[in-house]
Amino acid sequence: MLKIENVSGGYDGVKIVKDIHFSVGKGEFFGILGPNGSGKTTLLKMMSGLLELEQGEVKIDDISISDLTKKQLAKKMAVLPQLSPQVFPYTVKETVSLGRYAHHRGFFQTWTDEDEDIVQKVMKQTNISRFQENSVMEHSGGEQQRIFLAQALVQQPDILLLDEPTNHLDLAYQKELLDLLRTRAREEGLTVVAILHDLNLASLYCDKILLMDNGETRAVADPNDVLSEELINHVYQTEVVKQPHSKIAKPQLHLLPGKKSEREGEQVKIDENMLSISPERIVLQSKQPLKTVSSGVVGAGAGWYSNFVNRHVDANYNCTNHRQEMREYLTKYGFPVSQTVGMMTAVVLEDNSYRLYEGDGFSVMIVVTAGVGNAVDSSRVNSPAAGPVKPGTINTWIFVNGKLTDEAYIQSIITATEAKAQVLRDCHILDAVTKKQATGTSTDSILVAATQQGKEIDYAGTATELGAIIGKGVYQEMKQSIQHYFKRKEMHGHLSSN
Ligand SMILES: Nc1ncnc2c1ncn2[C@@H]1O[C@H](COP(=O)(O)OP(=O)(O)OP(=O)(O)O)[C@@H](O)[C@H]1O
Repeated sequence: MLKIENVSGGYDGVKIVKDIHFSVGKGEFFGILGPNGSGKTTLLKMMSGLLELEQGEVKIDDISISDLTKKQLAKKMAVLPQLSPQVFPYTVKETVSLGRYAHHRGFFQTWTDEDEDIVQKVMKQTNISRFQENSVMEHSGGEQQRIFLAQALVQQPDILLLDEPTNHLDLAYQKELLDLLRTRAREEGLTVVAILHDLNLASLYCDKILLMDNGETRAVADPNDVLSEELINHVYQTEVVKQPHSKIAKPQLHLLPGKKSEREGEQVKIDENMLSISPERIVLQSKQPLKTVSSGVVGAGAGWYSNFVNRHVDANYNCTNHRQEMREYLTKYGFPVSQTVGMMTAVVLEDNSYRLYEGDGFSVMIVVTAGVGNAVDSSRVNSPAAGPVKPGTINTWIFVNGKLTDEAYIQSIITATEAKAQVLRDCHILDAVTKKQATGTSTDSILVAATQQGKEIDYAGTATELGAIIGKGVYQEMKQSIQHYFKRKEMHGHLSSN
């Protein structure tokens, strides 16, 4: 419905916008991004008819905007410009009501009930009703932004152009404004074209993005394609890292502050001396946070953590509210939950085994606590329904003094799991139900944590040196831990716990 056809132009013969071409469908949310001075506002002014085009055409439903009168254009298109420091001493309601101008036929046409309804409805939506009788001048930048958005919305346009609409708005109002625009777009077919500076907001809300650079088009495409590390690094001349949003299928870009050396911080090497082992818990504390992937009770998934706690609990521990209980436990013993990966095990912690393995330019420390109380064959079928959830049995920690890729994290877990299955095979541990070879126990946990300093290690499959060390190391430490477990069992004649 909105077509920008090879548009060029600028000021006083200086070409600012160069040959821009794109179209926006009805109900689409279209974002314009680009560095300062790249020509975004100039393009928006051309799209709204405020600035003459040197070349090209702007069309709404195949009609050039130059063939529409100002009033005809105002019925189709509203503009929310950048907030001006100059505002007139009207009340909020009077300012919003000015947006109804395009719908009035003559100067002296009276204010209708319909006008009033629309103004009140939009003021409610933009959360400004309560101060409608105040002067606009006495309101903050963020509030004025919402007042002028309301003015544009009461115009009931098909197309809304916005120049940095989230400027001056706090986090909650940014979301509220963009949610409102998206709802209008989806439910009422409003076509939204917005200049945004926040690349991550653009990713969350835009259906399509135009990326401008020096007045030219760098890309017009889906957010996922436009927000590529390569393109953004090039256009903004700054380093960003692209990651998926943790809750929804949208990309997010993270800025990297300062220089690489500053970011890495103080050098740290994880070794045996950093472990503290007591009957209650095994703890490793690092001066620098480690990038960790884990299945801990607390700190699961991917994150940066400095404290690693493997806590002994009774085999009859009540697992119904275990996350909350574990958070309280960690807090009580001085481990901030946001910086800690916490695991539980019913295994007696003195059965642990650990060692630092040296590789070429990197090293790996492996810590295992293992018991085989709930050993199972993961491939077993038609087995009786599992009993109540029991606290973890085999917990494996893999610390890497090196820099891992995402692939290497995942492959580390694969390699460690293969090694675990082999240990259980060699120790002749059977599934209690099927009496077949066990491959693990029912609630095992693992973590892979790396300093992300030093040698870059791309992979951790068994074909690689890191994979070989993890495979061998997990095998050795786990076997040793299981041997401790059996020895203690023999000595006591029975198992006091798991
Ligand atoms: N009224 C004007 N007269 C002359 N030159 C102008 C005028 N307005 C903008 N320019 C110039 O046009 C270029 C692009 O400006 P524009 O405001 O379109 O960029 P922008 O991408 O919107 O920037 P920002 O992100 O900083 O708002 C700049 O070099 C600017 O100095």
